[in-house]
Amino acid sequence: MMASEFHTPSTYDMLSKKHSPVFKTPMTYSPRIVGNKPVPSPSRQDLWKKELGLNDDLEPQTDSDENSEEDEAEEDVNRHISQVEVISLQKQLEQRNSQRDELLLLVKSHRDKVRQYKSKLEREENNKRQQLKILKKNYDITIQEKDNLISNLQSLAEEQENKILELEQRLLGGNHEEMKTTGLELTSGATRKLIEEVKRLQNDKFTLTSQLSSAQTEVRTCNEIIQSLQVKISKLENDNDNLSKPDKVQEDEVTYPCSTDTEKEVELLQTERQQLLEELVELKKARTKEATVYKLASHRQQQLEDEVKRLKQKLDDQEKEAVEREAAIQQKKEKEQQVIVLLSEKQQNLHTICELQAQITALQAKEPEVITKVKKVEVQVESEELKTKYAVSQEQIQELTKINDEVNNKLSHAHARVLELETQLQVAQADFELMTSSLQEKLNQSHAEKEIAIAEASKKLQQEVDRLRADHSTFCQKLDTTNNSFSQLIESFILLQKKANSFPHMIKSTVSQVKIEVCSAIADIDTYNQELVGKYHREMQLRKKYHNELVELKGNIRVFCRVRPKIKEDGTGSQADNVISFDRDDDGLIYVESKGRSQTFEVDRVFSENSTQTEVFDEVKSVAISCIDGFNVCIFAYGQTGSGKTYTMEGTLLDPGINQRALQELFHVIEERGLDWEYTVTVSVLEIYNEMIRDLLGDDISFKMEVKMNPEGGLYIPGLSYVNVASVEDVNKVFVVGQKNRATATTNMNEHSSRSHALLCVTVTGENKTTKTRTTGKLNLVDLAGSERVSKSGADGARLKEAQSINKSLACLGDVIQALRAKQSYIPYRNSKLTYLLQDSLGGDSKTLMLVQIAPVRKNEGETICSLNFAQRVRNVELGAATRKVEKLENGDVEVDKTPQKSSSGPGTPHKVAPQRDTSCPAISHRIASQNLTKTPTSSSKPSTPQHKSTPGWKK
Ligand SMILES: Nc1ncnc2c1ncn2[C@@H]1O[C@H](COP(=O)(O)OP(=O)(O)OP(=O)(O)O)[C@@H](O)[C@H]1O
Repeated sequence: MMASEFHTPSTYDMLSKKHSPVFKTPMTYSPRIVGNKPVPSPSRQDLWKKELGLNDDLEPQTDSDENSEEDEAEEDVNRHISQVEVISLQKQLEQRNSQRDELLLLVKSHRDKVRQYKSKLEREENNKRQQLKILKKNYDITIQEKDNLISNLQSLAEEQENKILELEQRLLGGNHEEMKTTGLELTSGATRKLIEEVKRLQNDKFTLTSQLSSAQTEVRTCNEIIQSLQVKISKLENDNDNLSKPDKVQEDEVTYPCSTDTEKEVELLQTERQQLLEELVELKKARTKEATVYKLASHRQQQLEDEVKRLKQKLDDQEKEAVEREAAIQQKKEKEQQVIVLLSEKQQNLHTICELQAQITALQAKEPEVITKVKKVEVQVESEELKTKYAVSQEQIQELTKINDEVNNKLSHAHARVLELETQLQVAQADFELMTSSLQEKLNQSHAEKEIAIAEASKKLQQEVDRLRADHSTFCQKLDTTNNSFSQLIESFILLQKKANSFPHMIKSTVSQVKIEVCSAIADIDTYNQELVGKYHREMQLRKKYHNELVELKGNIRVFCRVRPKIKEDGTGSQADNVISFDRDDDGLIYVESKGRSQTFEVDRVFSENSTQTEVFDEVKSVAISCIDGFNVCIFAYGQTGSGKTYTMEGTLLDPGINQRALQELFHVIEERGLDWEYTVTVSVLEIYNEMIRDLLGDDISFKMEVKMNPEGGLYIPGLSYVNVASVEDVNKVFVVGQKNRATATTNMNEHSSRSHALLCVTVTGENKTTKTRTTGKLNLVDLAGSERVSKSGADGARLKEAQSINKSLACLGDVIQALRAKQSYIPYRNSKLTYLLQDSLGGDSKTLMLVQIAPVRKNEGETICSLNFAQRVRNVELGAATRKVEKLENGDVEVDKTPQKSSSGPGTPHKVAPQRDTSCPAISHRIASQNLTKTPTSSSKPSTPQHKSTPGWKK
């Protein structure tokens, strides 16, 4: 869009052709005319020279002279001006150059603007032209429509006029007289109305025509405006063309302008721009004017169309009315015709009568003539001839008489007929008069009826109007009241809406407030609950503590229950459903769901399936460790096969059970007790199978051991091996030996273990160097055989014997417990090897803890309930307070401490020393086993260090 666009070859060539002979140098601007010859503008150099006073001659010269003169001037300048002046001139030149550049830029920008304006103008013009075209088209269409309408209206009006004229002619024409005679003249009112209507129509037509002419004038004005606009547009177009030409010239010239030329050009362009702007404004004004005119014209057109529609409607109505009236007139005319026909008939009758009367009078006139003729004939009869003539005449007379008679007859007839006709006429006249009068009467009557009807109708209408008015007023009143109530309703509705809008916020705030309140209440309740729960737990702990103390005081057997988790042997289906549940707050309660109801059992502590070996041992620990203080302790696991007895007592390699943990703890406490105490720990491992006691650390497993009563008191098993152990490792080795011996004695270890009672007997002897006292305590850890009812197993042979043995020993255990509960004087310990062996631990002065193991699934539900029932019974057994066995080493007295004992006293616990009485573990004959374990003949002997390491498990 640069200058190149304007350098179209044709224009450029044309211009260059035009200017080339005149302007040799490109420094020149538009040609100036000097006389007839165009001369160049003074160059910038000339101007400088003039300014500096170097060259006064600015007159144009020929091309050949110019160069030489310039050279001379240059030489003069070089001669006259100093170096400083040259520099200043150069500076000025530079300034001028920069100014020129700026001006050039300005000119370019102006030119761009001009181009933009031009394009804008062109666009505007195009738009305008199109709009004008559309306008013209619309006007043409409108005018056409109007013309059509007007012609239609004119034809309609003419038609109407003709009709009216016709009607007028008919009304005022030939029948007028007859109508007058018949008395059936049309009422002048209708005619008047018609005439008035016609007049009104004519007036309408006149107004319409005047409106049409005014519309036409408007259209003409519009056309004139359009024409003037078109003229303007063409003028503008011309201007545009004119403008575009000098632009191009300027562009060509401006390539190398001098400063003065540029300024001029700028000025010129600015004026052009100003002009263009003004024209643009004018055009805009004209457009707005056009738009207003168009609006007015369209408005007027609309008005006219409405008017035409209205008039058309009116004409239609009038046409209908005219048709109706014509029909009425036609009817009346028909009636007139009938009357006229009647009258003509009567006139004919009258005519005939008149004719007859004339004939009669003529005949009457002929009568004397005939008589004279007859007289003459009578006179002439005397002659023969006359006589014949007379006879002829006579005959003629006779004939004439006959004729006369006939005529007379006819006359009389005619008279009669005349009379008759006269009467008929009279009758007809009378009838006519009667009819006329009756018609008149009827007409009057109908008029009167019409008047009455109109009056009634108007009355009714009036009444109706009144009623309607009344209705309207009541309706208005109602409307007012309704409006009032409606506005009230709206007000209340708005209020309600506001309320409804605020309702969610209200609800929100209320809800949040309530929430806060509820939250705070809940928090309060929560804290209160927490406090309560805390209190409850504290109370529970206290209760437990007191209970434990009471249990210890009473010497009750403590009962724990442990539920094993589900294992794959439990299977699937309903039989594998869980039937065990626990109390959230009381860890001594357990619920078993059986036969649709839940049975509650209370024990000292319940361990769920999630309880760990550590948790279990933590509870057992205090009792187990008390052996270190000289107590006899018995911990035995009771429960059906597979309920987890072995797991609890022995545990696994990675997670050991009570046995190993108890011994670990023992060694830990012994270590803690320091140098004051010297302890000896010996262990013996045995089993009771089929009512036979086997020493699992002995050389001969099959050797039947017997429980004997020591004459000094207490029980002992002659020949039972005791191994001294000093560490957990030693214990593990002992377990391994026991395990090994047990496994060699049986074919199926698992089955065997279920059917035998495994016992780990730990004897702890401690000597206090300071107090010179010795304590001896015994810890029996028993893993009983499976407690399931034997009858169910359906066993026979060896199995039956096994079952019977287990049954017997467990039944004996039950009996002993029963006897102890009943505080019987005789306790049947000796009925089984188990009870006999555990006599020390099940009664009297020992601490007993039973761990009831149960399975959680439905299929074991019966056995579970049996085990828990047994546990309940055991729990109520009072053994009496446990006692410590303390010996005074100096005099060998044994003191039995009867004071209530708490759990293991821990390191450094002071021990009461009493005179010694040997109630420690029975004297056991010892045999050195082949497993490199040191077997001690007495409990006091130091245990040797076991030689081989083994896993802790020894039962399985
Ligand atoms: N608390 C427990 N956690 C994980 N597994 C257990 C638990 N109690 C028992 N078991 C698993 O249950 C199965 C049976 O346990 P266990 O052999 O100890 O029963 P038992 O009563 O000693 O049987 P038996 O009378 O035949 O000797 C074992 O596989 C054991 O690992």
